[in-house]
This record gives sequence, C-alpha cells and structure tokens, in this order.
Amino acid sequence: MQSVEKHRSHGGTLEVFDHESAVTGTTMRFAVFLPREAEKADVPCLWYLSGLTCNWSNVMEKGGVLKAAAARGCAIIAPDTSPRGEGVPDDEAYDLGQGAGFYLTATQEPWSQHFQMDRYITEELQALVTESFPIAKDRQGIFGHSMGGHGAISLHLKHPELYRTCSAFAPITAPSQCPWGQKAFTAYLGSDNASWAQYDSAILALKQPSEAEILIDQGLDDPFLSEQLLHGIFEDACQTSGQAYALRRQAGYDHSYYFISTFMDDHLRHHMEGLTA
Ligand SMILES: N[C@@H](CCC(=O)N[C@@H](CSC=O)C(=O)NCC(=O)O)C(=O)O
Repeated sequence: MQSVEKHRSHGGTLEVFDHESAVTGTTMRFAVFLPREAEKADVPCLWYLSGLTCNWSNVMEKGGVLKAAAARGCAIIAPDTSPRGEGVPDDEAYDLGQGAGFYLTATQEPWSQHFQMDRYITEELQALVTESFPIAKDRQGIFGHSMGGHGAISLHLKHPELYRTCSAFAPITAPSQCPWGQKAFTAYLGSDNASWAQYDSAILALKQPSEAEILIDQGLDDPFLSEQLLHGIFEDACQTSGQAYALRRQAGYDHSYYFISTFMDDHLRHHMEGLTA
C-alpha cells in the first residue's frame, strides 16, 4: 500500500492510497479520512460508494463529508467505482466500464477478469483497512450516491452484520428495471436476468430485509428521478417486507453534490446513532 497524497483537514487526516488488488487484478486507489479521535482509539467507520464517473475525490472534495465526519469522530473510506488502467476493458459511454463498476461480480467477458467490485470492497479492501487503520470493526456503516446508493443498499442488505447502518443520496433502487441498470447488468451479468436479483436493492429489500432503518434523501428536481432511480418500487418493496426506511423527498434539489453536501450531516447523524445504539 502506497500513500499518494495526505492532507490535514478539520483536525483529522485525509490520505489517498494505491494498492495492488488480487481481486480486481489492478492497482486500486482509495481514500481514508481519520478524525482526530483515531489518534487515541478505534473509531466508527462509514464506507461511501460514489456514482457513475466518480472516484474517491468527489465526496471528499465536494460532499461536505470531512467536516461532518470530524465533528462526529467517524472515519470515512471512499473506494473507487471500478478497476481502471491499461488492459482494463472500457466503453465509450460514461455508464459502462471504467467508472461504472456497479458494485457487483461480473460473470461475462470481457468484464469478468477485473470487474469484481463487491468482493473487492466487502473482502479485500475491508481486510486491508481494518488491519491498517484504527477502525472499530463492529461499528461500520455504508452509504452512497446514485450508482453508489445502489451499491450501499445492496451491500448492506447482503451483509447486515458488516454494514450495520445504511443510507443513500438519490440511489438507483431498482436497477433491473431502469436503463442504467439494465445496460450494466446485461453487460456484466448476461441477458438472463435471473442472476440480476442478487444485486437489485428493491428485490433484496423485499426478500431479505435488514433490522436497520435505511435513510434515503431524494431531490425532486433530480433529472434522473423518474427514469433511473425509481424509488417508488423500492418503497413498495419495503412496505411489503417490513424493511424500515425513511425516504425524504427534498423539493428543489437535483442530483449533484450541492444536494449531497446539504444533507451530509443528517446522514452522518443517522449512522452514528445506529452505530452507538
Ligand atoms: N456527467 C455524466 C453523468 C454522470 C453523473 O451525473 N454522475 C453523477 C453520478 S450519476 C449516478 O451514478 C456524479 O456523481 N457525477 C460526479 C459529480 O461530481 O457530480 C454525463 O455525461 O451525463
């Protein structure tokens, strides 16, 4: 693991690392924010999964997460959204390939060799960061935005003991039924959509609800709302299964980091209340 940049921020430290991933077969980059409390004790940790086209920097630079995490004594881990580099397949479109890993294990060529983002995050990066940093393994949560909101909700529902708390900003909640998800799942998983259910948050919420309350903020002026995000399908699934959720419809807000940063502190509070209960 190699440090590529390090900054003091809000009394804590933001550091960016490269490491060789055996799971993706590439060099992967991620960022860690440690609050000042981490100098003396293990701290709770939130995993933030970003959306299409993003890497570690979007939330750290524009999300308002450093100030919020420092105020609550919480670590933040921001992985990349896909493997990258020469030899890694890509697509001309922004919503497939590099920057668009969809937090799943691809089974189809040419993607399957490198695109293993769920195992990378839940197994390899999990082991690396909990061995390397003062993180309380039993106080971890997960959140994310858009494609990363899909990742956060699906990984929480599949690993509720690991990620005890969950929230999302404008998540893709029913990827099997929206154009972004259908395109990615067809490419990565194949056209037989039986395998898609394991990565679909609405289906997971219906079939294997968790004991946590999932907080979602959704801007009502989000240009992707009606076609891609489909929170009504997720809400119906939660109501049927009993999955606890709080869906906050935010008038006037769009899909951007101006929206995310507005509600970031609410999400940190949601997680910290859940992790300290
Ligand atoms: N710019 C692209 C659209 C990509 C986009 O809007 N990405 C969002 C996430 S969308 C769902 O996962 C994002 O977070 N962008 C980065 C940012 O800093 O805002 C296009 O070509 O239309």
